[in-house]
Amino acid sequence: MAVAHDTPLLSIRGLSKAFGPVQAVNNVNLDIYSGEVVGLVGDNAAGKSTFLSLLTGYNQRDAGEIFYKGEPKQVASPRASRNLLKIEMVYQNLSLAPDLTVWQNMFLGEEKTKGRWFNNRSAMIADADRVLSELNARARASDLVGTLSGGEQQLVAIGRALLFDRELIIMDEPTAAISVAKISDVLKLILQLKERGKSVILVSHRLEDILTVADRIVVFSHGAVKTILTNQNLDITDLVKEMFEPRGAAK
Ligand SMILES: Nc1ncnc2c1ncn2[C@@H]1O[C@H](COP(=O)(O)OP(=O)(O)OP(=O)(O)O)[C@@H](O)[C@H]1O
Repeated sequence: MAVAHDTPLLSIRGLSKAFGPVQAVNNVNLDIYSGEVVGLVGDNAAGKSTFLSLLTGYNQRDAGEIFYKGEPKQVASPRASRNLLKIEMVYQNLSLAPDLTVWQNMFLGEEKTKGRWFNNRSAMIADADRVLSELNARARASDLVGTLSGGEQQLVAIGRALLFDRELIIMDEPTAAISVAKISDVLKLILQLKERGKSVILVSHRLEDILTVADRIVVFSHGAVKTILTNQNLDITDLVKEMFEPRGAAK
């Protein structure tokens, strides 16, 4: 269970976004606390990806506010999301460059420099190796990402979050790109992040994964938060009901 805190890590108030006539996100209010895993579920086109794109700065909101530890923040770009909201997004396709090494991927766009002109290669390699060993990864900093398994690539993507002290890791279908045997490793990793006090938003069509790790489950429908469930004594049938039955019909 998430521990109650006075100030949420993120407070989202009245967040809305339309694409032409489609109200993709409609007046969403949500608090996310440090050290909690929030599952995000909903039917296709419920607005989950658009909602996340407003948090990660890939789309701009039409209305609403996002507070980081109580302070309102303008999230005008993905860089602002990383720096001001401390969010790291781990995409389904992992968005890694296969021809670059692990350390180059981890520091891509955020290289450590030595003086004004030079990248501090040895410091980046050392930092990458430190984070990899914290995550019990087999991969080393100088391995080419394209040679790693899906599960190890996932660790590289998550390593970035630890390297730059991100507070909220958003994982979009993290178990889609890996073998069934590795799914429990990813779920363990999510719980490991939680133990370190990180928050995780997990989007997955695998409801059993959500039920295994989430503290709370946010059900989206037609761009809005339909309900927020505490993950206690819930099973897949309860969740499916909440996702697909009209408002008021699910018990
Ligand atoms: N760039 C865009 N331009 C126009 N419409 C969009 C755009 N992005 C999303 N939409 C629309 O917004 C609505 C919400 O889509 P969104 O992808 O956020 O839902 P989702 O819950 O993530 O769905 P899924 O689980 O299928 O990925 C849909 O009707 C979608 O067609």
